[in-house]
Amino acid sequence: MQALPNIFLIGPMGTGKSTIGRLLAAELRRPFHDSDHEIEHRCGCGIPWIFDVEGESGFRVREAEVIDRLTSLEEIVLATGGGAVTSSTSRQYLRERGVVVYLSTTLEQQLRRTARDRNRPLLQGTDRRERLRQLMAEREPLYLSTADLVVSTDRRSPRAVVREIKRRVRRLQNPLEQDA
Ligand SMILES: Nc1ncnc2c1ncn2[C@@H]1O[C@H](COP(=O)(O)OP(=O)(O)O)[C@@H](O)[C@H]1O
Ligand SMILES: O=C(O)C1=C[C@@H](OP(=O)(O)O)[C@@H](O)[C@H](O)C1
Ligand SMILES: [Mg+2]
Repeated sequence: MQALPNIFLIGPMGTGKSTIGRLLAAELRRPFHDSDHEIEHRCGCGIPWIFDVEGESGFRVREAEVIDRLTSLEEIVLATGGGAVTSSTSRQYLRERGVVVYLSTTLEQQLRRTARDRNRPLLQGTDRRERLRQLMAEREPLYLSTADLVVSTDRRSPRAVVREIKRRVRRLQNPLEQDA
């Protein structure tokens, strides 16, 4: 069977990119990277600190650098942050260097899954529903134009989502392969 290419997960906050990416990498026995964790690791500080001190634009510069570095690796699974696709250079690297999977879900699920979070500055001190809706309106065309596959994570366990990603990436690699 052909080796699977890099798999890059994109999509809005709370769709499960970090959770599903880690699980998918473990199942495929591949290195897992999360661009948010890498940004924090390099900086030695948290994402809220970066937004406070450098603003969102400072965070985006760091994010684009990290996406360039991580997408240059091979045979990895990468979970990106929800806003990574706002950089045209990052979109290009994602498309050129692996299979891009857009994880989607409903606004209600996003609200539930980010309810107790304090680590996503764009959702602090604001009407989260309105904010998530607005971000989705701005970014959905970018998710769709960057993705090779769209996979829903709504009302499905991370394990079920991982199964679907594996199956559909394999099918994309070899359209004639039958499902097991
Ligand atoms: N398929 C799923 N079903 C239910 N909860 C999920 C699912 N995927 C992720 N979660 C939960 O949602 C929250 C956000 O997930 P996370 O992986 O951080 O999303 P993202 O990286 O896309 O922002 C976490 O608490 C996680 O446990
Ligand atoms: O949508 C965004 O702009 C962001 C999403 C976050 O990642 P997750 O999508 O993993 O929550 C993180 O990168 C940062 O808070 C900004
Ligand atoms: Mg994440």
